[in-house]
Amino acid sequence: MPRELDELQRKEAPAAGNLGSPTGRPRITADAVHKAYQVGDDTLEILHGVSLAVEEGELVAVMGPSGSGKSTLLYCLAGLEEPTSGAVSLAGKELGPLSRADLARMRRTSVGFVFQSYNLIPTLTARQNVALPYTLNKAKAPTALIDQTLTTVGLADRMDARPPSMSGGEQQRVALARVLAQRPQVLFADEPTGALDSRTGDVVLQELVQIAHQSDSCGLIVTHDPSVAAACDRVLFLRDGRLAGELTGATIEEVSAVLADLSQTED
Ligand SMILES: Nc1ncnc2c1ncn2[C@@H]1O[C@H](COP(=O)(O)OP(=O)(O)OP(=O)(O)O)[C@@H](O)[C@H]1O
Repeated sequence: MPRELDELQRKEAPAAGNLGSPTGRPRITADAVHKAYQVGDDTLEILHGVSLAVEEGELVAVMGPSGSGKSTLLYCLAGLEEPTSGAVSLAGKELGPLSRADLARMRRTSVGFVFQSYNLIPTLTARQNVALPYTLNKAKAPTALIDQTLTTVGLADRMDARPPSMSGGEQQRVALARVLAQRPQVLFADEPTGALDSRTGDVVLQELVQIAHQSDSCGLIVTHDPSVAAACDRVLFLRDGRLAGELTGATIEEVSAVLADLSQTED
């Protein structure tokens, strides 16, 4: 029998530290989200009724063994995949009833995504790629903020380079800069520091923490890295498409211990 992870892993948040100040106002909510994929004649049930809330000013990590459904959950929460059943709300708006156009507008204006695949436009420079969300919204791009963000992620001398001439890590940093410069209200990231050296990874992580901690913002990160998760306010653990535990204000060691436990108790 698996141990009662929930009970074991909940602990009081420390009184101080790098925590944001969640306001009690949820910005991301999932209510009994199920997701199944049809593969030939088979129905693959990936998410089995996940419910969660991420509050304003909070950065939450989602961890779990490979194949436990972390990315699928993130795509459902971000409105990129439609849950088979259940409801998702972002910034107080339920996604299900939104038209495609309204959903696209919401994603463009309020939601930032940092993906494993970078989705950069190869013919545009780094600077133009970072300005793209503004261009698409027919808004004036804040050039000083864009240059400052590219500098923050270590690309001060690569602003006019185009993706095909950049390394994988550099491309990932452009994609990150694009999200950071957008100052999104709701931030989603899938392995945001995976291809970065540890120094740049730390800088990027601090930027993500800072954005999520702004009032009116929040963030959710999928990661395999206990040090990334420990920098978040809260860690949710997924196993076989179900929430299997939660830590608040955790250390790297505490996160690693729960992960090891989850891997051992996998079916
Ligand atoms: N479009 C799809 N069609 C069919 N199966 C899918 C699809 N997308 C994901 N899956 C399956 O859903 C399961 C969960 O995948 P998901 O990528 O969400 O897991 P994960 O926890 O993020 O894994 P990892 O840590 O390895 O990235 C996997 O078995 C995967 O093969």
